Amino acid sequence: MTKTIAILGAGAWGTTLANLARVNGHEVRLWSRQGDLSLEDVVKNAEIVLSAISMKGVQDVALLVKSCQVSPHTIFVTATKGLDAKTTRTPSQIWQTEFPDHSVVVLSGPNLSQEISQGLPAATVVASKNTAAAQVVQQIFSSGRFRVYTNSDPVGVELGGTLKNVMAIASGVCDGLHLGTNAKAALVTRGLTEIIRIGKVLGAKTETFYGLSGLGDLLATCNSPLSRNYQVGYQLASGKTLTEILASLPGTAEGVNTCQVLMQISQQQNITMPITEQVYRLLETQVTPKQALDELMLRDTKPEYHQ
Ligand SMILES: NC(=O)C1=CN([C@@H]2O[C@H](COP(=O)(O)OP(=O)(O)OC[C@H]3O[C@@H](n4cnc5c(N)ncnc54)[C@H](OP(=O)(O)O)[C@@H]3O)[C@@H](O)[C@H]2O)C=CC1
Ligand SMILES: O=C(CO)COP(=O)(O)O
Repeated sequence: MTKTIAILGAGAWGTTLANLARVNGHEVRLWSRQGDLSLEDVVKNAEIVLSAISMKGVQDVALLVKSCQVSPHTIFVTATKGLDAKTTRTPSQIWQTEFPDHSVVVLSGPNLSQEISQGLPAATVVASKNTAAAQVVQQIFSSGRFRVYTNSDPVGVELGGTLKNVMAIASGVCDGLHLGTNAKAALVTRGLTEIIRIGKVLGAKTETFYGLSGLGDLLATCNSPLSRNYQVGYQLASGKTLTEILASLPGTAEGVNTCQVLMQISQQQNITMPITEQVYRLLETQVTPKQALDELMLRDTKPEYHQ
């Protein structure tokens, strides 16, 4: 059945998702700050409101939407991968707080938008506490080129997509320093352990991180030069400053902000996050890429545990 869908954020991801829904015959209205359509007109009577806004704009946009007329049955979908710098909340937590009586669905997976725009096959996950709402969103986006799975752990799905961005920065550094395949495998595997450790504290289920939105997105983002987060790390390893890199980066690298928020959480809650800590210190120019590597390699010896 044809749905009316408002997509907020006309960047790389919002545009790609809009095209996927249009190809399936849905009526899509795309909103951005630069566009001609008003937010009021875009969200009016929309059955789905999907946000692909960068993390830094989510809270403000959610408040703007709240001031518009939204149908009581509207399902909110969030595709942002980040954490709020002020409150440390996830995007779905922000949308749910502002719209407590609506269903909120998280859409996240190994989804490099450039590949999807080219028509290459991909899979993703839609997660919600409300299974029926997740199934509606699954039908909207599913096609022979885009396979959509449902999941009932929205926070886990959301955190998989968010936390891997910090590991993608670390992986870019690893490749930029030409440390080899063994080093990369060790980094990504220990990265997953670190993601699970913090994810569990933040309320996610461990098994979710072994799925598409966790391990799947970690593999995609840590291995692709198309990833902006990976690019940040790769270019830091080549000696560029973060300011230079961000100035020429196409779009948003959420891992930079996420890393700062994670350091805040790890200090408050006393969680060991060695890779995140070294990425943070690198971004803050407290260590060089080579020093960050040495810090990780020379940590105390210990048994291999996975959580
Ligand atoms: N690109 C990808 O492959 C994927 C991206 N994502 C996630 O989707 C999100 C968006 O990424 P992407 O589309 O690539 O990023 P882009 O930088 O291409 O687009 C970001 C969008 O957010 C909007 N925006 C930013 N700040 C604000 C604000 N304060 N108020 C209103 N709108 C704002 C921008 O609007 P304006 O144009 O007006 O600045 C733009 O429409 C990120 O969280 C990213 O992690 C998830 C999966 C895949
Ligand atoms: O989330 C993504 C792929 O799943 C996009 O990664 P980047 O934001 O690093 O480009």
